[in-house]
Amino acid sequence: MQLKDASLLQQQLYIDGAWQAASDGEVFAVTNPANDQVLVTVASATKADTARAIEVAEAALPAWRDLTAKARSNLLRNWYNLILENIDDLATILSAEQGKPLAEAKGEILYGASYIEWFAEEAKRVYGDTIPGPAADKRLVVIKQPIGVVAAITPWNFPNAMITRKVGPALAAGCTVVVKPATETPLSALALAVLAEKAGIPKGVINIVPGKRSGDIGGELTANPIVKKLSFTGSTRIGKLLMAQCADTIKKLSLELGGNAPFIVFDDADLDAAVQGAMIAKFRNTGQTCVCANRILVQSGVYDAFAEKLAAAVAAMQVGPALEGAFQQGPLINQSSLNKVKEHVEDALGKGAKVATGGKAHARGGLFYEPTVLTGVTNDMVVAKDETFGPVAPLFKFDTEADAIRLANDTEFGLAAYFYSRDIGRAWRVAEKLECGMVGINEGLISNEAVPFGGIKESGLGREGSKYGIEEYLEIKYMCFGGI
Ligand SMILES: NC(=O)C1=CN([C@@H]2O[C@H](COP(=O)(O)OP(=O)(O)OC[C@H]3O[C@@H](n4cnc5c(N)ncnc54)[C@H](OP(=O)(O)O)[C@@H]3O)[C@@H](O)[C@H]2O)C=CC1
Ligand SMILES: O=C(O)CCCC(=O)O
Repeated sequence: MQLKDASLLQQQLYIDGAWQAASDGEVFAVTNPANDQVLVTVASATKADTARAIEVAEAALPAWRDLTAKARSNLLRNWYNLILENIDDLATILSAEQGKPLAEAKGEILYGASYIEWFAEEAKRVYGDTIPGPAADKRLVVIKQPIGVVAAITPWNFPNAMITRKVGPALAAGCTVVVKPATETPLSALALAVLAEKAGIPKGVINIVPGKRSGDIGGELTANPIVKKLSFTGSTRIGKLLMAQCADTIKKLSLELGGNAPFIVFDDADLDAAVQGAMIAKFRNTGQTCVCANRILVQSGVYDAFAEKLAAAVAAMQVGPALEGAFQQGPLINQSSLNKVKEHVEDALGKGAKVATGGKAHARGGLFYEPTVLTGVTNDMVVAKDETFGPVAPLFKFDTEADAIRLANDTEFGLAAYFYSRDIGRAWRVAEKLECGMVGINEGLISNEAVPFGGIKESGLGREGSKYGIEEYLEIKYMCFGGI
């Protein structure tokens, strides 16, 4: 890996502003999913290391909380500027450990940085309220205060942006943090810490504890009473486990979990726009995002035409290792992800679906899979219920608007949904009836720092980004002044 600034590639825990080995000396290997080669080994935090990081974050809290909002904002702005100055190195590190194409990795660095910039601005806008009350001799006031020490557990699919989307608002609010990045992708997290330190963010405010013993680290983050808030992005299974573990100490929770997003194409859609939207909504990050279209529902009148256009666009995508060319699709993150993709496709084909393009492991071997379009997909197939998290577009057929809504909502998940229609009445009706936190209407890319990202049902709790995102890191205090 060629970097302009080699100091961005760190291999140790970052606690109290110091780089250190794990207390028992354990390390784990970080590999490049494009070729299975070990990039580096990284210190693997223990439960004791995690407990120490939490204590350090607690010690750093009073001074950080007591800075003016403007001072915290300026430090966040410094961090944002440094991230942009180092975009090439950060993207290289990200692509190397995660596999996404370099252009997409640069896009993620900009996207991740946008949360730091946004919350640098929001830090100064944490307003309270005065309430006209029922008694003449009382004055009722509401203020907002930082919740305290925050734990963040983040996934491998966005190794940079899922950290900045949590740490940005936490720091802006006046909280300190302990971050546990995914085992597959700790290097982007550690590089962010290098830049945070350079930006002047005081020691102890951000602590990073990568480690392969995620149960031990997560156990400490959820049981330790010093931690007042957990923000997690990952699978619904682990989200439920962490929620249960947080019950004993009644921590505030943000959970951004799995999805099963429907992408609906109505007969009156602009088909070329719908194909373009589906390419983004389905194949961004090689199909590995929680907002990826998982089920493409196409009305019968345009089914064949849409399938043909989508298959042609998908077949034209280039697949390959991020650091070796300008590809549009990378490898899956690991063997179990690849196995899941294969199982979903085999199950669908076994039950009568047909391959329009792709449908098998890519000739490059390793963790590469051909971008795939399946037709004739029905609700009894595994792809209808389970998040594939890979480059497979299954096309379901429906007849009426009511059928589309029923099918779309027939899932325990409720994160994102998309639909294409040129009928304004239908656009309002369908958008209101879809059971989810976010809807793309004639749009396949809905994420940005200014909007509330999050889901309902088993897709999670809380919102990230936007003016709402900082509220997750604040407590409300009501004060009653009597005897006026
Ligand atoms: N909502 C989303 O964006 C994401 C959804 N997913 C979905 O989940 C599936 C599985 O992906 P996977 O990576 O296994 O997701 P996980 O939920 O297992 O991992 C997400 C994060 O949680 C950590 N973690 C895992 N187990 C524990 C634990 N017991 N206590 C504390 N932290 C823990 C992981 O650490 P470690 O890496 O060390 O295991 C990682 O940092 C995907 O195929 C996809 O369907 C996955 C990632 C993101
Ligand atoms: O959980 C994910 O998949 C990451 C969020 C994707 C996005 O921000 O668009």
